[in-house]
Amino acid sequence: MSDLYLPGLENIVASETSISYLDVEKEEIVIRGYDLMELAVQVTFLDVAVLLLDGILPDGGARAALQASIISAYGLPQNVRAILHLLPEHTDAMDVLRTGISALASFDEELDDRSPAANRRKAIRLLAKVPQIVAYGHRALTKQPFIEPDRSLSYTANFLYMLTGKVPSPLEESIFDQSLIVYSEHEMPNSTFTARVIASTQSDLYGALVGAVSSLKGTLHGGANEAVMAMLLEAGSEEAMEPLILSKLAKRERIMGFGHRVYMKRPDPRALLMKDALALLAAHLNQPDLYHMCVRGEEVMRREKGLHPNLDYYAAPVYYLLGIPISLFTPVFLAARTLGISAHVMEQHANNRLFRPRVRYTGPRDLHPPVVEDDLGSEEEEEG
Ligand SMILES: CC(=O)SCCNC(=O)CCNC(=O)[C@H](O)C(C)(C)COP(=O)(O)OP(=O)(O)OC[C@H]1O[C@@H](n2cnc3c(N)ncnc32)[C@H](O)[C@@H]1OP(=O)(O)O
Ligand SMILES: O=C([O-])CC(=O)C(=O)O
Repeated sequence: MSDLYLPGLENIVASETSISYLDVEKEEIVIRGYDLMELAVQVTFLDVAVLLLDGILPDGGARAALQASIISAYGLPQNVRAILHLLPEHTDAMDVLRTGISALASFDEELDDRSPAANRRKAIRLLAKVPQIVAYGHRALTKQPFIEPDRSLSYTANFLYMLTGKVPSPLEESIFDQSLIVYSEHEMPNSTFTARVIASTQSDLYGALVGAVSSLKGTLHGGANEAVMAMLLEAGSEEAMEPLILSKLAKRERIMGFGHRVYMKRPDPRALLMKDALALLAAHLNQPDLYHMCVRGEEVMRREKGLHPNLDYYAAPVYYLLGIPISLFTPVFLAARTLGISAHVMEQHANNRLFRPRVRYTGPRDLHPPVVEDDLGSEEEEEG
């Protein structure tokens, strides 16, 4: 047995994959051979879906076929809707999503078919339905009427429409689409690792995704985008950013949206893309404040800690300006990441080796339970 132990499995290679790779030296996020940043500005989320699931970028026909399959899978079973309505009002939106995906699993007739073709069909159904669980769950909890999907809109425009109740402008649609692309896949973060570990027992795609939802909820991972927005709202102005960050640092608190296990003290390329998107959106809406606040925060963190923003730092204000409720920022991240996670589960099922690591034991040895007197035995002896 190897004696190598690194807390948090930092820098340990846990899997082989042909899906994606963070080339930190070259500042490139490789997605099946392409640079994620180039994909984000040149193709759509549905193109990236075909790329991740099938390994190739689609032509017009393949893109239209995927769009048609997704649209035909829109709709949530009545019983799943009923379950979401039963949840108490205070339920966290990520817990709503966890429950919704878990309930949906029972309605998928191919749940336990792990063949590549069945897994692909399930991934497409999930791409169609997860955004609806996000939107429907929120409206069920807040007692608002549900917005049914509009099949005349693109996948991305419809998702945003169900979240906000407003058909987005072309710029809003394009920025939201870019955000879904940059959130769609990122090599081996905690949530994807969780999903692969679950899939490695030959468990199903839905179960793996449910595990990933729980992982992504935490503020050290996907939950950071909501925490960033809370910090920006707490500051409320550009001038207040510096004292707020300094006071949090003085209390040794983490500043949400900064730092990254793999990028460490280097920039996250996705954050740069979302920063540009924020500048565009802020100018389009004539609401420049959040952009200036974020830039100030970025300067303070670079000066104080040498840390750069990660994707969540700039995605949060972008989602806020798009009108997405704050409690749905992390569920939207998961909806996009459903794509990458599905690709990873398919890859794990296709070439499986059960994950079962060992430990470095630090507890005591050679203890023995105290010997207890056998009362029954002694009574019997007395009677005899
Ligand atoms: C899309 C995503 O999921 S990206 C991640 C989103 N999460 C966040 O933004 C939460 C805030 N960030 C963090 O907590 C961390 O940077 C993590 C969890 C993302 C990565 O953490 P790790 O790789 O474990 O880094 P680690 O905890 O070892 O930090 C290294 C140093 O940077 C500091 N540091 C790292 N991130 C931060 C931060 N956000 N605020 C303040 N200090 C930080 C640590 O205190 C530590 O400093 P020290 O060496 O003086 O003790
Ligand atoms: O890679 C990570 O550890 C976290 C992250 O940025 C992501 O999941 O997008």
